[in-house]
Amino acid sequence: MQTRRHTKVTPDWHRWIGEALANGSAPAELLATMKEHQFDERVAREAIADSVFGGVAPPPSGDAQASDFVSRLPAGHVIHTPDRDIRVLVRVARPVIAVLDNVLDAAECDGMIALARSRLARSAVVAPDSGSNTVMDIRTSEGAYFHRAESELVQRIDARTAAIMQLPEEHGEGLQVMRYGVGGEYMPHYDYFAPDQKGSAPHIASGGQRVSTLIMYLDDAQAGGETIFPRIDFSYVPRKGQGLYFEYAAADGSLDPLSLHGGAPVVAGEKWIVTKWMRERAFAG
Ligand SMILES: O=C(O)CCC(=O)C(=O)O
Ligand SMILES: [Fe+2]
Repeated sequence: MQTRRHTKVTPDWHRWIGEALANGSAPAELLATMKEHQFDERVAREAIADSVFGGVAPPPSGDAQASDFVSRLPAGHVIHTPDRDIRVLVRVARPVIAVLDNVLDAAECDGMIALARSRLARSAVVAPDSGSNTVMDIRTSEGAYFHRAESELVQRIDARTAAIMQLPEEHGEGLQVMRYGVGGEYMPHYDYFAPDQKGSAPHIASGGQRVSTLIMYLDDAQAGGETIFPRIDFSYVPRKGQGLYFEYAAADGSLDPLSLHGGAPVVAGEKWIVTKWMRERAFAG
């Protein structure tokens, strides 16, 4: 039997979400409870994400604000980097998004997966249980961090991503590889540090705010695993070697709430990505 799903989250439910998170419940548990209570899944996810990351002001209306978010990417069909020309496949004006073809070649994708596999295996032995952290609980994936320029392949990707993102390499955080198995997901979130949250201050103190992200897909996902932007109903289907670029900080420091995004659950196969985040200033990566 088809039941109608709730598409509005009442103040009581908002309060319940806030209290459950404060009491240490994982976002995934909250989502399961809300689905049992016939909430539309997308509505429930958004309410939980807003609570985890701090509510956002409604997206500003009017052209004056929209025009503040101007892409750093050069105009045209091709972005030139020192070792490769990259084609732009899709552009979105707001939030600023670009889909880029052939950011990495197949050997580079396979190389990053191989490097990450050995690191994931090692870190599982050294730190079998890093404990629960509300923010991390929304990301059911495994990650491997690579310091800037720590190997020839990492250096090459650091240099190429900096050229694409139009910022010096020193503004980049180290590359982060993530692997999602079936059911793995990353609930909608902002990549910028929420200015009104105490936990953001130490991050912002070194290197400043995050300004842009380039996600590179190391494999085709068999089913599911799209990168989604729920506020604009945009979804990108992972394709090996392609990049998804987006920006969220205007020159005056205002942040774009339309950049809310996440990784949809993987339905079949594995999803592998490597992400580069750029900061306002040089960052000790
Ligand atoms: O897995 C995805 O598609 C999204 C990843 C993401 O949001 C991130 O790395 O910040
Ligand atoms: Fe993200």
